[in-house]
Amino acid sequence: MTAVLTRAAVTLEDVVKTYSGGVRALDGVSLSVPAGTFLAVMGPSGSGKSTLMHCAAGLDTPTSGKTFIEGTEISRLDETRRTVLRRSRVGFIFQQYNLLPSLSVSDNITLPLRLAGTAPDREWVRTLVERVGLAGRLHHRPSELSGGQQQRVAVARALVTRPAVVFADEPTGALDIRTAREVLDLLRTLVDELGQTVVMVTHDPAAAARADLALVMADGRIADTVPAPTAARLAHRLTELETE
Ligand SMILES: Nc1ncnc2c1ncn2[C@@H]1O[C@H](COP(=O)(O)OP(=O)(O)OP(=O)(O)O)[C@@H](O)[C@H]1O
Repeated sequence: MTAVLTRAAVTLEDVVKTYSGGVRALDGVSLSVPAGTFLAVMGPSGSGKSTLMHCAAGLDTPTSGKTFIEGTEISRLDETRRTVLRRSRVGFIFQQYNLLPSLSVSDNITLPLRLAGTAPDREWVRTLVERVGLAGRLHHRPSELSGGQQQRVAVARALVTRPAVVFADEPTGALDIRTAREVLDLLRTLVDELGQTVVMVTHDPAAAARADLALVMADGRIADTVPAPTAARLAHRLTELETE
């Protein structure tokens, strides 16, 4: 048996996704994201970023190819098992926070545990609440918080099940520059200090430059893999792809 030296949190093997109408949104994508990596996914509009994220996270199934979360082949699970695995092993952060307005901050954060049928680890919840700086806001409703605070609630919610990977879809897209930087600082800290794996789709080269590695998608394929990306290099590459 071959020893696995680096544990992959997310793996894609030759993933193709074709939508009805014949659009080949993913055209044979292979990818391995080692645990503890902060990966950014960039690319022009329509290049396949969201499709990649949805297939990798088990929100959608590939037309062909395989996807794995921590070695479990999620693409071959039926809908029910996929949902169970997703609820326990995958966290999500969205551009518009997607908090439930009628629930308190505290109940929003622990909601994934209730959905997964898992008892809260109070110590872990307390650690997360402190990390995201919301200890004084636990009984507030989302509407009583700023956008940046709401996104920090969403970050805590995404981590509450101790997922193998957090998928963040334009997590700073609705925030001003300073607040966006705070949320990116938070994601960076979670990767550096807790070893969390994060996959972030973003249009913003400055946001992607906070990642360890950036993928640049074009026409459903990985056009570039950029380690230690800089905003200038990514912006230049995107401009090239958008004008090709
Ligand atoms: N449900 C769908 N049905 C048909 N075509 C789709 C569907 N979802 C996406 N597509 C097509 O697949 C391709 C890739 O779309 P995708 O949303 O993954 O791109 P993206 O890079 O995330 O774009 P954006 O940056 O604009 O969000 C596009 O041509 C898109 O029109």
